[in-house]
Amino acid sequence: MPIPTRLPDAPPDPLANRQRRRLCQVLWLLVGAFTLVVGINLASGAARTAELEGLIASLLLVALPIVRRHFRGAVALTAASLLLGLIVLIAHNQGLYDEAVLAFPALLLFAGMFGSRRMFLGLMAIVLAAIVALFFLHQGGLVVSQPLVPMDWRRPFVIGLILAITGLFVWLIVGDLNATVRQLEEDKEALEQSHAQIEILAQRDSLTNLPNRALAKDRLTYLLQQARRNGGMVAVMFLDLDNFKTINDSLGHSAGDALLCQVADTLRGCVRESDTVARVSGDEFLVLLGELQDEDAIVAAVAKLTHLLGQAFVVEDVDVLVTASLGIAVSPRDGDDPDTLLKHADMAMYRAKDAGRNTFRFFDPSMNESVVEQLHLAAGLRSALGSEQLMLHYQPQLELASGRIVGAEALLRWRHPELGWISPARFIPVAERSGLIHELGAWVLRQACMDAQSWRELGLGELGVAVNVSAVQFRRDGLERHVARALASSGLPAQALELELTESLLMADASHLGNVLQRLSTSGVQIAIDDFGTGYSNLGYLRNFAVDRLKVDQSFVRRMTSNPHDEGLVRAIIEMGHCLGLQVVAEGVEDAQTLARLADFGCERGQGFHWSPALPPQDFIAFVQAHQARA
Ligand SMILES: Nc1nc2c(ncn2[C@@H]2O[C@H](COP(=O)(O)O[C@H]3[C@@H](O)[C@H](n4cnc5c(=O)[nH]c(N)nc54)O[C@@H]3COP(=O)(O)O)[C@@H](O)[C@H]2O)c(=O)[nH]1
Repeated sequence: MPIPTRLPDAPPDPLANRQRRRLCQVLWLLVGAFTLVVGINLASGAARTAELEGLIASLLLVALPIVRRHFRGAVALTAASLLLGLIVLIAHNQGLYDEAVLAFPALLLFAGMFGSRRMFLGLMAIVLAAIVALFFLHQGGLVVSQPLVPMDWRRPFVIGLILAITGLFVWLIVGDLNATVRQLEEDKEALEQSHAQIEILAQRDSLTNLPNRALAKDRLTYLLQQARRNGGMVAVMFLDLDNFKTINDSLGHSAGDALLCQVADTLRGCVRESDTVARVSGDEFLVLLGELQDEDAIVAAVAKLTHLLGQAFVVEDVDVLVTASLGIAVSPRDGDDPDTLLKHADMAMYRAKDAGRNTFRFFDPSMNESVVEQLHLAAGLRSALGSEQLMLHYQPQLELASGRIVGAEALLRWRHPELGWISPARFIPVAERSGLIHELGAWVLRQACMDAQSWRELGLGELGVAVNVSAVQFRRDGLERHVARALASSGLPAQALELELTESLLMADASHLGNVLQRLSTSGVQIAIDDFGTGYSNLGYLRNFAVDRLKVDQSFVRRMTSNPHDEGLVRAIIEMGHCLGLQVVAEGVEDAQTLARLADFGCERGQGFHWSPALPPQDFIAFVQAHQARA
């Protein structure tokens, strides 16, 4: 495409188009006016004047067709024709007595409307110079200027015509100015509307229309200022839905969105107008309560919230049960600025999650210290991975009827170079929170399968190995892959591997878990429910999942000989397990009396200090060999 050597005079915008249209109108008007005065002058015998006026009208006609392409050229031609024409007309007729002098202001208006500032000032200077020149020409007798006496009818007509054209120019300018102002106002309104829209987008969550984190923070700042003035407390609640990912994965994202909207409505319905419910990310909500007199009011609000959330939501015709973990920080006790309160509520929420979900926790200052400790532990754990600091110990599991060792539970041990032995009860939650559990869990699976296969190769018999699997490992895809790799690389038969899951996991991740367990079970891997009796004990879930064994929680087993209630509970669990076709393993067997009671109740397996604590691999092998030698 050829590059244009000359840019068009007028920019192609609506304002420029309007200017062009206006100039054409003005030119036609002037041509019309000059034609009229040409006719009048011809009729009254002023042929010379008519000729001059005709010349001006012709020049104006020349300017008309070039308006579109050469706007500035057309303006310049018009202004020059009018200026020269008027000066000659004035000089030729009555000099400064001539009515055509009145047309100078109209000419200046024309230049102001269409020309540049330079053109306007130039014309002004020329007009003033022409007036001065005409005066001196008259004084010097070079031009004879005499007022026409008596006055005839042409004079008021021409003056009227000039004033009418000048008035029309003013009217057009004012009209254009008003139109521009109106346009500016419309633009301003549109701009304000888009600002408001942008503000809404910047402060609201687009799915639920709840305030987002930024607006929630502003509102919290306001509530805190109010509380400082009037007294009272402000509660910041961090609420995280426990099983949202499962719902999203199983019912689809549109169902997940619908559920979030329903949860948002429910939360909004729980609080007062002056309180705030905000959505801060996927399944995380903030509830801000102001003007509270005591903590009882907060507890009452939490109770109301959890009660309403506990009712089934209907999403795409499916009843969905929702639970939430809540962390609460209260001002001024837990902080008096938004950032601190939000951080503390967040920490408390994680504590609620650690405590098994579907519960709430108030912030307490020890959480702050433990966060620092946890950061240290996470850093240490990261460097411990792949080193000899981490190892597996094995606690024997026995068949109660025969007294045979049938396998072992693999329990992870960490010997920190400075802190010494650290309990898995302390570092597993840290690994879960930091995401290290995936790497750690995969290593445990590999190592446990390798060790169990080596027992077979040593001739210890077909011992099984039980591995603890965290709920966090289940939530991320990949567990099945890790299991398959561990079995394939060790050569251990799938039937010899047992995965231990906690009971609360069954509640939280129902449908996703059901599918994974079914596939693992089909491959031959055994599934046991750990710490049974401490969770929700929903029998329906047990029936639906591919589970092989229940492990009765050691807290009941340890107390069963001293507490009839615990004994009754252990017995009931064993009977219930049998009704469901499951084997039962008792953990925490510490004495012969407990063992005898368990055997009476028909419990299949047991493990505990009565036989042995968890042992390092070599000690475990020695223990099994000694046990088998005794048998
Ligand atoms: N996700 C993973 N969790 C793991 C792994 N390894 C361990 N853990 C979990 O850590 C928790 C604490 O375990 P630990 O300190 O090893 O305690 C175990 C036993 O030593 C203890 N036990 C066994 N017998 C007795 C007994 O007779 N009395 C008594 N007081 N304690 C006893 O119980 C723990 C076994 O618990 P459980 O897993 O519930 O069978 C614990 O929750 C481990 O699960 C890991 O690799 N991954």
